[in-house]
Amino acid sequence: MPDVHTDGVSGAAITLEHLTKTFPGSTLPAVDDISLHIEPGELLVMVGPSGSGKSTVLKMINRLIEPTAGRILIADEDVTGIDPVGLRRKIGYAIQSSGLFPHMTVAQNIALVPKMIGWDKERVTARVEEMLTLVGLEPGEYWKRFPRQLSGGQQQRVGVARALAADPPVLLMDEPFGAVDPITRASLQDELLRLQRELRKTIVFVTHDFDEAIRLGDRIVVLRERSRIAQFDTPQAILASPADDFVSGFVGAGAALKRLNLTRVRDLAGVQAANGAPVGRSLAEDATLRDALEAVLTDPAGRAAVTGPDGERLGVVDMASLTAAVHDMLQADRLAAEEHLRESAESRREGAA
Ligand SMILES: Nc1ncnc2c1ncn2[C@@H]1O[C@H](COP(=O)(O)OP(=O)(O)OP(=O)(O)O)[C@@H](O)[C@H]1O
Repeated sequence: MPDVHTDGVSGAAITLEHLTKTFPGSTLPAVDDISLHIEPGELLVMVGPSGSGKSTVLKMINRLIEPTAGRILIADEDVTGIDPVGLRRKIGYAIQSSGLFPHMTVAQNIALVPKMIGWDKERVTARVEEMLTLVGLEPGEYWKRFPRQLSGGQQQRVGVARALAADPPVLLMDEPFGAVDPITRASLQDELLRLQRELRKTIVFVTHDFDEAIRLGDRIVVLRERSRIAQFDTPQAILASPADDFVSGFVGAGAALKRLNLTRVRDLAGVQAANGAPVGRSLAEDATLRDALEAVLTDPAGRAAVTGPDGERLGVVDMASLTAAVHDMLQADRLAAEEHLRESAESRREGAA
């Protein structure tokens, strides 16, 4: 498999073609004819109810499960026929409850795949140090600990470090943050987004939490039973225009509020220039509109200052500017979703012609 390094993207495209799995003894397939193209460097979230076959799809990509039919291409290479052990060294895999080996130290866990593929000792040591730092764990402190001496969130970080250690172009993550409390989960999600901005791997991330999906995904594929695709689109498009009742049920209540998590204050056109009036709360320009709403609602004067990286004041948001911005944003989402639906209906018609 060639490593792809263009425009800072280190990930490789993944294509699933008519991928199907029927387990021995089952009459119905667990995964029934799924086809999907994932762009290099994309973070794709697969979301769907329990039993919809998400984990089975993931495990077919790294051949922990052999497909009954169909094929998988990674960077245009058909990997359905190649040696699964070799393949797995090119695909990082992080799972719920971290999957760390309990009898190995943190460093030994992270070093596993680099050692297996024959890196020399110095390179492995340097890599372990780099990975620990990357996931926010002080190497000196955590190097020799065993997994049981870490918190759940720290174990997940080590799990991610281990999955990334051999610098694979593809990273598969199966509910990696499922077992930690909501606050740790949010910080691990932020951490993953930060890492991904730097690394630009192709990531397939499985969850059954739609909020997690919209927070993380460049695109989301919503699966119904037997991994049939209910909708495959950007978080914005799915929130603005769920394809059917099944997807609406998944999106849940409060789509407009969820949308606030997807926009940063710096992207607001309507931030007023600072006018010298005293403002209590302040917000980083990286804050989400949801953070901005929280700040405005809890500020006695109903206003919050937006500050730049050095603390300089860039502008002020208040309820009126937020309302206007959110209105415009939802309107733009609706138009984009309608346009998109029209385009896909047209291409289906052309395909059928
Ligand atoms: N080894 C197996 N043998 C037989 N059936 C299996 C096997 N593994 C999974 N299945 C079945 O395949 C279906 C899909 O399972 P899978 O674990 O892929 O779902 P999932 O969407 O990941 O679910 P969850 O969110 O609960 O983890 C289920 O009905 C499950 O019972």
